[in-house]
Amino acid sequence: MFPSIANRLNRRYRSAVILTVVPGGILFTADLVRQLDFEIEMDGISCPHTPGDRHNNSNISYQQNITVSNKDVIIVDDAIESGGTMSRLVAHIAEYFPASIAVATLFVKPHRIAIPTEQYYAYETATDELLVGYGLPWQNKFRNLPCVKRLIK
Ligand SMILES: O=P(O)(O)OC[C@H]1O[C@H](OP(=O)(O)OP(=O)(O)O)[C@H](O)[C@@H]1O
Ligand code: HPA
Repeated sequence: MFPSIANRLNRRYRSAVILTVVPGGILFTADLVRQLDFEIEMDGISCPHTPGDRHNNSNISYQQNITVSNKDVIIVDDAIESGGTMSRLVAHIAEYFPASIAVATLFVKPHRIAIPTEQYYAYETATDELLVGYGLPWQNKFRNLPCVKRLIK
């Protein structure tokens, strides 16, 4: 389904911790990890976000079921819009002394800030318009739509 991302990750890694940004990144993670041929461990992190909010200051909740110290970490989420959430998550995980941090997302949007880390994404959208489905919510609904649709209010 996402051969470009999976192939690049398969070439790059021998093992990694897949750190899913929950709940939005769960569906993408589920499909992505089944295309990875290296050894993975899995954990979760969350930083609840309101669509359209460019300054997500919500609490970061990191499950920490496994250690990331000296391991390669890939943070997996559905979308990067402003980049604010992912920047904070990368900075947070860096405090746990991983060997490296990369970010893999299904979508990136055009007005995102630069995130100083390896990045893998499947699609760059033409605009910042809101999407729903495949993990992406509108008012916490529609995450379970099996495909991604543009939100028309
Ligand atoms: O780049 P940003 O502007 O910070 O936005 C990105 C965040 O928004 C999405 O969260 P979502 O709206 O799916 O909510 P969730 O965190 O509850 O999954 C996505 O999963 C990121 O976590
Ligand atoms: O397109 C989106 N939809 C829902 N939530 C989001 N958070 C960032 N981008 C989006």
